[in-house]
Amino acid sequence: MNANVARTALRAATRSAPRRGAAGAARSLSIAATARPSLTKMVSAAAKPSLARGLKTIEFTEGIPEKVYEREDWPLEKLQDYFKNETFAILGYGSQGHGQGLNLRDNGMNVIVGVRKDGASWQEALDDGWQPGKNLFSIEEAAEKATIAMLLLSDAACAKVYDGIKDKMPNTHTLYFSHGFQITYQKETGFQAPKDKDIILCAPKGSGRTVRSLFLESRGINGSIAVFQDVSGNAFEKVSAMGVAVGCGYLYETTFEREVYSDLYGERACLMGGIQGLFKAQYDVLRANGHSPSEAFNETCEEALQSLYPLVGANGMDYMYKACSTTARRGALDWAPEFEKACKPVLEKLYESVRNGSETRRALEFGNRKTYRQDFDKETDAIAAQEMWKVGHKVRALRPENAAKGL
Ligand SMILES: NC(=O)C1=CN([C@@H]2O[C@H](COP(=O)(O)OP(=O)(O)OC[C@H]3O[C@@H](n4cnc5c(N)ncnc54)[C@H](OP(=O)(O)O)[C@@H]3O)[C@@H](O)[C@H]2O)C=CC1
Ligand SMILES: CC[C@](O)(C(C)=O)C(=O)O
Ligand SMILES: [Mg+2]
Ligand SMILES: [Mg+2]
Repeated sequence: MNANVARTALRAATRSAPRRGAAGAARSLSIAATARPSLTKMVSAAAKPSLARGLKTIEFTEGIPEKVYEREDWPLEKLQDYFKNETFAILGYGSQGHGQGLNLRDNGMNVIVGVRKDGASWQEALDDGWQPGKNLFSIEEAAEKATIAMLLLSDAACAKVYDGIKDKMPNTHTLYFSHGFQITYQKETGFQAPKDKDIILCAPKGSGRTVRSLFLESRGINGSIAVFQDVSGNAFEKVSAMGVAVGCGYLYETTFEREVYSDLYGERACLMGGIQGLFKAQYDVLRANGHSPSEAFNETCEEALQSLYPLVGANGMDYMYKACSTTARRGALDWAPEFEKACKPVLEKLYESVRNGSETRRALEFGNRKTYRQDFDKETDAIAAQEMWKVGHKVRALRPENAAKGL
């Protein structure tokens, strides 16, 4: 391919990327399968007849088969029929309660919300249109009505709250989680798993806000699904249907343990903790070497988030590299292994801290403080008060689309 053809192809791919929804994602899966057979070789389809179209075993890396479920297997009518006798009770209305609850409601499911009446979430549920006495209740009242109880409380509060309601759930046949936390770390959380219910997990791989926004764009977030206890014999079918009902596009099979280990690890590293640490270190070195605040911010955060990372998201790291200059590519290729070497020991230490329960004990200790919300606010306010993010606030306001709105 000559350089002009490559550039045209690159531009066409960039233009089409934002329009990809679930159907687009499905297309790209099959395109990838055609182009790179060794990466996404389909080795078999379908264990259960009812999931024959939906379940795929895919080798994302040759020799390691993984199970993936597709939204296409659960068209809305089928989903509504499958769950017609169920009452989904969302217990806790944080980011996930909001995203999953509203998506279930818009998908025509019989869904109610249970939150404590004196808490912040009650008001948020009211703001989202849940109506007291109709589909908004106290946690105890909602639990009593639930056939499928969705434990979307904070991980720190969940075991204690469940302990208080577990004997008053006459209709509940299924406990649903969005995290493997309670079950995997039962010793630390004290969660008492009932023996008579299906225990399933669907963990959207992203913020509840995105669970909602992608659903509204007719797209779908990736979700991890797992079954810890299958009393009914239908737990896998049920959790794959639920994953679709709450707004996921593709569902990747895992276990409770693998979900929680990878989740706690990822959010502390590349997803949240790691980027704040790397951005701040880079910004501070630029400032210490005499660069202006706006230059340091533009070169660290704004360019990453507005220009380069979206290219990685759309088409991969190699694509982003190819979209940058020869000079940038040379340096990035040379320095990437240095960063890998420097970060790896920190990441190994972090994984061990997740595996041995230290991160869990820390989350429980902190999350159970009466003042956890105010304490969090103090720390996140301190990040907002860092020079880098104060500068960011002003730089963002100057983005043409914001400046025009007077933000
Ligand atoms: N945030 C996310 O996007 C993701 C979260 N998850 C998982 O989903 C689950 C829910 O997380 P998330 O939506 O973030 O919610 P949060 O962790 O922010 O928890 C908030 C909810 O817990 C309630 N709560 C806290 N303490 C108590 C208590 N003592 N008694 C009663 N209710 C209490 C709050 O009610 P109140 O307002 O009354 O205090 C609020 O409704 C977790 O397992 C999490 O790990 C999974 C994927 C992504
Ligand atoms: C990355 C953080 C997360 O795991 C998530 C949004 O997926 C969470 O716990 O909020
Ligand atoms: Mg998490
Ligand atoms: Mg997560």
